[in-house]
Amino acid sequence: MKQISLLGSTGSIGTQTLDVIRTNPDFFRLVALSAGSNITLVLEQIREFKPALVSVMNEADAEIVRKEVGDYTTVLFGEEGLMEVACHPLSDVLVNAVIGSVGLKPTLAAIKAGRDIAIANKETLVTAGHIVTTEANKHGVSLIPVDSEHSAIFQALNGENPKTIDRLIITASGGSFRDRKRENLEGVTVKEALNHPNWSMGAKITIDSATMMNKGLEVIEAHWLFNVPYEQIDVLMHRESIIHSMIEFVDRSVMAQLGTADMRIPIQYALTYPDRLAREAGERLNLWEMEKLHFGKLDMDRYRCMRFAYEAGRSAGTMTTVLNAANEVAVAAFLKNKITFLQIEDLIEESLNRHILISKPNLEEILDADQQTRLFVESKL
Ligand SMILES: NC(=O)C1=CN([C@@H]2O[C@H](COP(=O)(O)OP(=O)(O)OC[C@H]3O[C@@H](n4cnc5c(N)ncnc54)[C@H](OP(=O)(O)O)[C@@H]3O)[C@@H](O)[C@H]2O)C=CC1
Ligand SMILES: CC(=O)[C@@H](O)[C@H](O)COP(=O)(O)O
Ligand SMILES: [Mn+2]
Repeated sequence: MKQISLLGSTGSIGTQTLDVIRTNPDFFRLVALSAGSNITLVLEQIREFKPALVSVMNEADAEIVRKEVGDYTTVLFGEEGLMEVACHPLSDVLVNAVIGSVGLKPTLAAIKAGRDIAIANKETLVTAGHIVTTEANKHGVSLIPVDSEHSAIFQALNGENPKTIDRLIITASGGSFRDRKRENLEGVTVKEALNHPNWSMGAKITIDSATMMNKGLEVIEAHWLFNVPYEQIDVLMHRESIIHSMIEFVDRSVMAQLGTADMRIPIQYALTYPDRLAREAGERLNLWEMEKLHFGKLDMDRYRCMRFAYEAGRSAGTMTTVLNAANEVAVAAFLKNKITFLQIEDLIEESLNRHILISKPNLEEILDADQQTRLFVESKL
């Protein structure tokens, strides 16, 4: 029986993680969870899974939840609550499915407490990948990818010598505006941007897919998870999101992982690795139904966020912290109709251009770069 702590239980990955746990009660047990402000859903989750510890975003909501749940469940809130859930003494593994760099400190706390981490929260790796991976190595903790592309690479790497990787090939759907030219992106709406062609996901990552910042964040995520230089990480346009990613090895053999667009597959694999569990109810991938798979070359002028991400990744240090923080604030502003879709890119570019790089930042310097960038972007709204 694997005991699980879950950050972000009310989100897209969080609810699918609970589905995996629900479907396999003999293998998994939820011991702690955190949510943001969706109190109706978190109360349902507490009634169903009876976790020993719950955390919500603010104190008033914690009070509401406390009144509704039995003595068995302790209810905390805020940053302290996230840290306690991340390190719960009964848990074997943390599923980090929170959105944004708010996931960084709980991740580091879980690593220091010796918990393995199934990581969906890519912003944490983009914000401070060097600190997270160094700490994980130091404490002998595994970072197991949940993101579909990284799970694909992880699966393709199983049993291989990582030194024989020649190139990672990360696939990209192109997002909701992939069939529009740049000049036709002026005035696109939030509703249109949220219409991802293949995946049903949370709002922030769906906008990131539309700008292709998601792919940029994933290139940086892959760099840290697999220790591969940026020169050896390519992005391949692939409309159908059926091939989740590939590795080209030095002998020119290419290993790919395929599957339907169902995140419960990589979530479950992250929890069962190195074993696999049957998913009897899971939809099969019937390639004959697709007839064709499409592939294309990445155009960095069309998708400026891809260029920003590669450049920030190569600059390293605090530059990727700034990339992520600027993107988080700009996307939140777009979702609230405060800026246009194309202004997301402009705000990120401006933030990167004005930033004075710290090459080997400590945690304090990372948190400061993150905060200063947020303040700067907010001042431009
Ligand atoms: N969705 C997907 O298919 C995929 C997602 N990912 C990555 O997984 C992560 C989660 O994405 P996704 O599930 O789509 O996101 P969602 O927006 O659907 O869910 C985010 C979760 O985090 C909680 N949350 C938000 N802000 C805070 C905060 N400040 N403090 C505490 N909790 C907070 C939300 O709570 P509440 O809703 O209660 O307010 C919710 O539980 C992201 O890093 C994303 O890039 C990676 C691959 C695929
Ligand atoms: C499901 C998942 O992992 C997402 O990150 C997804 O890959 C988004 O797809 P695109 O960014 O390729 O549109
Ligand atoms: Mn992905």
